[in-house]
Amino acid sequence: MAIGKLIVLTGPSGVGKGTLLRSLLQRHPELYFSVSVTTRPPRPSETNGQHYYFVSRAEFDRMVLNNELLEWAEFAGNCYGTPRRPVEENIRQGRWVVLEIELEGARQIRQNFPEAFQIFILPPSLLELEYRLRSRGHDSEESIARRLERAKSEIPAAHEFDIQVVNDDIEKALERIEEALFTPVGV
Ligand SMILES: Nc1nc2c(ncn2[C@@H]2O[C@H](COP(=O)(O)OP(=O)(O)O)[C@@H](O)[C@H]2O)c(=O)[nH]1
Ligand SMILES: Nc1ncnc2c1ncn2[C@@H]1O[C@H](COP(=O)(O)OP(=O)(O)O)[C@@H](O)[C@H]1O
Repeated sequence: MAIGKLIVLTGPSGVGKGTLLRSLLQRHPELYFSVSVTTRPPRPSETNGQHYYFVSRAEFDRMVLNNELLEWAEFAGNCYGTPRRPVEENIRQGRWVVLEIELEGARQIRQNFPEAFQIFILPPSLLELEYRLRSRGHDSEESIARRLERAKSEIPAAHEFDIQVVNDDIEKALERIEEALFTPVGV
């Protein structure tokens, strides 16, 4: 049976990963989105089990100790991780599995799954990134500042990835991702 593949989508917070992913999943319902666990409290728009599994720090630590996470990292004061079992099962069944994760987690995946296809989403500028974080209206000033600081250290790592996509015009960014994922090798 065909073995599926792993696709990693990374980029600074606020760059538009979630927005791009939503469209990608709508256009390609055969893709399987891996729902992460996090200790971050849910935002009003988020549903447990759909956007994240929201867990306590004790539960997160238990999952780490039991080796239930494929990768995990701390980000802006909270922990985030990828549950191992659903990813491994879906890949075994031949599906393409998409992880939307930050840089440290993407590096762990690269170590353990060198065949994963890794995409880095870049903002048109830092100023635009700040604008997007603010206009999204989810985060406190402190959280925005932490995300921007983290972005400054993440962006220089873009070259480590298979492709870099600037999310300026959303439709163009999507087409670039689709082209990279769905163009047969050798074409
Ligand atoms: N390493 C890792 N990072 C994750 C995971 N899930 C989400 N993230 C990343 O954690 C960061 C913060 O996510 P979140 O609090 O939802 O904020 P947002 O991405 O700015 O909306 C983002 O860069 C996510 O891509 C995960 O399972 N593992
Ligand atoms: N190409 C784009 N142009 C303008 N705004 C965008 C674009 N892509 C996303 N956004 C907006 O930027 C904000 C952050 O996007 P989001 O998908 O939440 O980012 P991330 O998941 O990377 O943190 C949202 O308000 C979203 O509507």
